[in-house]
Amino acid sequence: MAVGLRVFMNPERVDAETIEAFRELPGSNVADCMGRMSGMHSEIRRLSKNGFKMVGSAITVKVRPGDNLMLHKALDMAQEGDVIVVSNGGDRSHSLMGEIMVRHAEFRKLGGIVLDGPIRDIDTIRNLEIPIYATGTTPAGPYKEGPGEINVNITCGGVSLNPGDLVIGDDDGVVVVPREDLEEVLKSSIEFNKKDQSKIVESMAGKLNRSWVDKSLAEKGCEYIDLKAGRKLVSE
Ligand SMILES: O=C([O-])CC(=O)C(=O)O
Repeated sequence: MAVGLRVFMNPERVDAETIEAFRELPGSNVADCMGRMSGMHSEIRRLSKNGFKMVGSAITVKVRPGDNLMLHKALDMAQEGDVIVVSNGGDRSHSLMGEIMVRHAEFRKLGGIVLDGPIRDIDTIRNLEIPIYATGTTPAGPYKEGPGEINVNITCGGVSLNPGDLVIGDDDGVVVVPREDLEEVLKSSIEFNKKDQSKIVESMAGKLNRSWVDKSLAEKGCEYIDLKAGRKLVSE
């Protein structure tokens, strides 16, 4: 096989019911229910219009740094609702897509695109509803020589993912749920979200229980020093 220049076809996809259930949940709650470890880092930011939730099955793309040949192929292969996620070997010097490709993705009703690299044509893309996540912008365009692979394990934004995993994006950023954990994470995220909502209400009313902060500091042996009383050690 041509390792490094391969396209794996027909990956598993997350069912529509699960996708719709996750659409109701903030990505932050979902990430909290996975040990707070499955959120992409903050360099991966939404550069299209805010306020449009992205939830879909991952089509993964590994490109040669700064080259988008395989991303072009993935745009043609992905189905309605799929989210294309691209690893780019850390390159920040060449945009991986611009308005022409984004318009093509929009026309094909893809769920969104997540790039571990920059884009260009931000003047238009910033006003589009299709969720586009990237690390920034540069006018420098991509090469189109390959190699690259579609639907292999990749890392994007510091998170490892496989084709058919669930990708969630909101204004905060992107979270990945491995497909084998979907049921468990959905259940715990719904519970977590309910608790979070009541904490927000309590917080707004000044009724949030803060006792855990002092308890935690006491357990760690934190010292309190009074600056006015000649730097005396005091109890809080
Ligand atoms: O050159 C490319 O492949 C990307 C590009 O500028 C566009 O999509 O507008």
